[in-house]
Amino acid sequence: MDEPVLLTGAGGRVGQAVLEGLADEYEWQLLLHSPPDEEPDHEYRIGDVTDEEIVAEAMDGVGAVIHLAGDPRPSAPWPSVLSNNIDGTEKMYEAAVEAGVEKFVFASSNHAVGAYETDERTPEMYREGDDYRLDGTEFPRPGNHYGVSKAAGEVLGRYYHDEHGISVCNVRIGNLTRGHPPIDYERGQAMWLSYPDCARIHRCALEADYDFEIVYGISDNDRKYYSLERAKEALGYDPQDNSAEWDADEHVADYER
Ligand SMILES: NC(=O)C1=CN([C@@H]2O[C@H](COP(=O)(O)OP(=O)(O)OC[C@H]3O[C@@H](n4cnc5c(N)ncnc54)[C@H](O)[C@@H]3O)[C@@H](O)[C@H]2O)C=CC1
Ligand SMILES: O=C1O[C@H](COP(=O)(O)O)[C@@H](O)[C@H](O)[C@H]1O
Repeated sequence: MDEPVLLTGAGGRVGQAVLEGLADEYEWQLLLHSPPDEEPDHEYRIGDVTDEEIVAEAMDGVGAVIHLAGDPRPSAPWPSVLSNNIDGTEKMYEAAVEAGVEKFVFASSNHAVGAYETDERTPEMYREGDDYRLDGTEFPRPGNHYGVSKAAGEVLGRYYHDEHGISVCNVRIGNLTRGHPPIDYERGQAMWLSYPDCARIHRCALEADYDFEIVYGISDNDRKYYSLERAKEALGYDPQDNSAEWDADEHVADYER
């Protein structure tokens, strides 16, 4: 893969997890929304992903894109996701194919398929031993406008892959938390993505050869309702963390100390 890698949303949580794990492995070109408090260790630009000029400049000479920028709130209102998530992603793809970028990794979400979590299936599907699995071949089924915007981002990738040949990997990210899984939140524990595993799956998405993929980005949790098979098979993802290996009581004690 040619470098540098353009990372949008680099100042956010997922961006920090990616950079903490992979800072030294790639040449990075960061796109930040606003000026950073501290000078980054990498080349960067400030701008909005809906700004065609900024995006075209940022894309110049880039080999791959990890596109994280957007409104991450499950409660985000339609005008925000329409602009930041859908229009921003379209602008990013348009500039990427114009610049001849090889590979585009898109931060999709569990919320693209949130409505599979029906009253009949929950909370059992969040528990160890329940064998219900989504595997990425299912039709999107969002439960909010944010999820709609993530499903739209995946479909934009399908279009730009089919029409322009760019390799596309949609990572349906679960629940990223630093250091430990969410506490007292079964759903969050089932879809936990640790910071190191977040870096791992993005490394795999940069290194693997693929056409168009939809994979789930979670750790290897004992509780899970997302299959990791496609991420393992298509990307070679080998997650190392598991929410079951954290003792919440022990953690709370540590946290409060
Ligand atoms: N954190 C999580 O557990 C999950 C995150 N995701 C997705 O991962 C991506 C990153 O999420 P987080 O890091 O958690 O959010 P975050 O809010 O910490 O980071 C997002 C970054 O994108 C920037 N941004 C927002 N709109 C922008 C725009 N129009 N132009 C340029 N930059 C813009 C923000 O300033 C921020 O730095 C999002 O697309 C989110 O939907 C998906 C599933 C789970
Ligand atoms: O897509 C996202 O999902 C995570 C997990 O969803 P939640 O409903 O369990 O909070 C969320 O924390 C994150 O902000 C969002 O971008």
